[in-house]
Amino acid sequence: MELAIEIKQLNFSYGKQTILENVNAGFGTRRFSVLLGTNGSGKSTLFKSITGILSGYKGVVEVKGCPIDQLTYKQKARQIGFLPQFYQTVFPFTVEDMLLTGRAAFSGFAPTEKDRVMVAEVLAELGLEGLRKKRFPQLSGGEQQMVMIGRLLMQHPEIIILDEPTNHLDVYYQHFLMNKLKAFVADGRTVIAIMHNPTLAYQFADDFFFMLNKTVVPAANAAVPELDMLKAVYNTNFLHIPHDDLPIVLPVGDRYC
Ligand SMILES: Nc1ncnc2c1ncn2[C@@H]1O[C@H](COP(=O)(O)OP(=O)(O)OP(=O)(O)O)[C@@H](O)[C@H]1O
Repeated sequence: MELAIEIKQLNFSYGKQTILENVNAGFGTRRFSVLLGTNGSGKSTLFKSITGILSGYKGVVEVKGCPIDQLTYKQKARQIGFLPQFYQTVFPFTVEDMLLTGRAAFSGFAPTEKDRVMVAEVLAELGLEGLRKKRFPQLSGGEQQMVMIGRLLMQHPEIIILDEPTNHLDVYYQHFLMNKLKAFVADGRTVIAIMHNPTLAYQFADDFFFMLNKTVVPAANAAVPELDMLKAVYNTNFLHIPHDDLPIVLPVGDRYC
């Protein structure tokens, strides 16, 4: 399988605390990959390393075969769009301004007419037209999350990397977003996401990876939810309830074990 992102022998520590140890993993091009793992297991640290936000790791991260540290700022922006888990704005930007910052790598601080047309298109694509003139810091958590996803789309990257994209979203928008991500992949893009909801992950994604013991373990079989692996990762029992083609994967604690 052609790889969009390949991680080779990645190690990372915060001071004396080792977070990532000998991570080797490949995320396929035009695939929707999901990384599952417990709180504090190193998922965000991994994503920050592979998007170049964190430096100081040992090992190699390649984007379509090219070491990420050899890409220019613009090349990186064209290849990779990253939705972080947390973001804050100091300035009371409008939603339109926030979206335009997604073009910064291409248009600098002088947005073009084309960029403004893109704003309208992205807002329409996400059903957020009503927010255009609103101040970003005054939006609800879910609205902010959708705007940040819009900002990613403004960048039009080939590889979309998201840290808990369904954070703050209501159930409608969770499904809306997962459908969009699936559609991006059908359109030729690559999506790699950290998720905390196994049911959503198994209903929409193609490939599965688990953060376990400071490293990334690929699913042995992506076709069915691996309950043993989920138990090893989360230290709790899971139930798989197939409903037609839809997997429903529930944590059930000590029940049904
Ligand atoms: N800037 C930092 N400095 C020191 N330690 C950090 C820093 N950021 C994260 N850590 C620690 O590194 C570990 C991994 O954190 P990370 O954010 O990668 O976990 P995660 O798997 O993404 O968790 P969650 O699911 O809760 O978001 C945690 O123990 C965390 O406390």
